[in-house]
Amino acid sequence: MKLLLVVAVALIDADGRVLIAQRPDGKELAGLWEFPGGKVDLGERPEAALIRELREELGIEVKEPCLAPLTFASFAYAEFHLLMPLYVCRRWEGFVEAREHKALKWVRAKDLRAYPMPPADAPLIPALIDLLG
Ligand SMILES: Nc1nc2c([nH]c(=O)n2[C@H]2C[C@H](O)[C@@H](COP(=O)(O)OP(=O)(O)OP(=O)(O)O)O2)c(=O)[nH]1
Ligand SMILES: [Mg+2]
Repeated sequence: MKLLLVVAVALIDADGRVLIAQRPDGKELAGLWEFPGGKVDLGERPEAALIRELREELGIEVKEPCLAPLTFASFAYAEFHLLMPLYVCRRWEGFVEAREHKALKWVRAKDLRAYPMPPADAPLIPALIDLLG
């Protein structure tokens, strides 16, 4: 079994909405809506990986103390087992832009189920609804 460590974030705006991002065409799970983030490189700290991914994918700067762990996904894909900590972040510098995704959307936690997400993500939604209503 290959274990894959991916870090992801629920960015929360001043209205209490969550940012989701649509995976680009040509990648696995294309078109599905996900939490921004990505794979942790060998020897990289998870929080550093997430800060790097948010810079690359969204063009924002996040400081490590602004990342709070919320929950995690553990899901058996055919090729690997995904372990994905989900952090919450309410403070960052800059304005989000889709540098690698097809689209970005700010949505209410209770509306997340309207957006097709990777199967690993469904169990994360209740924690966000608990947190944000
Ligand atoms: N970022 C992210 N990845 C997720 C989520 N749910 C989920 O199953 N995944 C899976 C999809 C991928 O198999 C893996 C993350 O891959 P990725 O393609 O985003 O990785 P990356 O940003 O490092 O991109 P790359 O350099 O490998 O192209 O985790 C999610 O909510 N967010
Ligand atoms: Mg990614």
